[in-house]
Amino acid sequence: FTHPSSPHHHRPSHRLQMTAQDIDGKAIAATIREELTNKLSTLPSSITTRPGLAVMLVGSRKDSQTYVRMKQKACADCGMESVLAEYPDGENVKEETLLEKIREWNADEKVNGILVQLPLPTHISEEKILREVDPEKDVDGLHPANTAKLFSTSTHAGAVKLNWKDFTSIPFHIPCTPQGCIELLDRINDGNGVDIEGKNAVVIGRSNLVGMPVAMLLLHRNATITIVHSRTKNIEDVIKQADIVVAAVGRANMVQASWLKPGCIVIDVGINSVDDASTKRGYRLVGDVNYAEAKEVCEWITPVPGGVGPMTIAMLLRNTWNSWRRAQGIDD
Ligand SMILES: Nc1nc(=O)c2c([nH]1)NC[C@@H]1CN(c3ccc(C(=O)N[C@@H](CCC(=O)O)C(=O)O)cc3)C=[N+]21
Repeated sequence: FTHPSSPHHHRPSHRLQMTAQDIDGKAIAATIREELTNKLSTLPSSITTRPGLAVMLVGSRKDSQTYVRMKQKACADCGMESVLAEYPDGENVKEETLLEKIREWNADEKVNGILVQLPLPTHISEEKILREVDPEKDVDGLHPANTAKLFSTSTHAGAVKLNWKDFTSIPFHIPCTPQGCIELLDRINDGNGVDIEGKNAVVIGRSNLVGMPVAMLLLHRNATITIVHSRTKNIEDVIKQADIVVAAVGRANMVQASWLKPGCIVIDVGINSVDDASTKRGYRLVGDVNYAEAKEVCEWITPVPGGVGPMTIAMLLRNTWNSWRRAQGIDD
């Protein structure tokens, strides 16, 4: 043991371990998917329907195609149905065509979840499309009826657990990636999780998809939240105060190890591709946090890939399951 005043003692005394532990999102997501698979394979024989996810893919972005394929495979793997409506000629598709498809799915009882893969081509109003989705089937949690509940103070009261049943008597869907971030915090440390209450949580980024909703979820768990963004002054000093850092900006390796408080927890939502000729695909994925360096400072960190990404898909399955069982009147 070095004496606390020794120049070599630059870590808090409670930390004996030099390197952060990875938060294994891939493994945690696999566990959740297995739980759902088990539930679906042990239903009474009187129940003959299965949860169904409808996915809308507009345009021909390679990354969107990959994500949609992963989502459909995930459905099939756990015993859910999925349908895909694909509009490869994204530049020429009419908004009304998409709205009509969504109305069809809203009325289709085999469809329990509707996911519109984002981004949409610029001539299509994302807001208009998302508004058309039946909030009960909005498994992405992006309909204003769902976001309003997430941003409501009345949600605080019962918001101890993430399951919609615990939030309010009115069920709603929570966006998948933010929900996945909280689920990771709940399951680290051999499933014991970390206590979020009273912690300083700094969210980097303010998007509708991640930054703002994840800040709300942390607030509902009684964290003290700060959202930092491109216009924040002294961003490094603010992040330095954080016990929990959620990085969701989409800038490769932006967050430096020197900005982090020793012993903090880092949830890296960023999925940025960086050219790398030495890989098979010609690129590799990196997060918003300089992982290799951060790992020497923080206590827990999500890798990219294998961190938040797989959780997004697991939470999509969970939302679809919840939507279906609610339609069936099944408790859990
Ligand atoms: N309406 C909508 N809902 C979404 O949920 C949505 C969306 N639009 N648009 C795009 C983003 C992105 N997204 C990801 C999902 C899984 C991984 C994932 O599983 N990634 C793997 C690696 C995948 C690979 O190797 O390419 C990982 O991080 O380990 C990543 C990204 C969902 N999104």
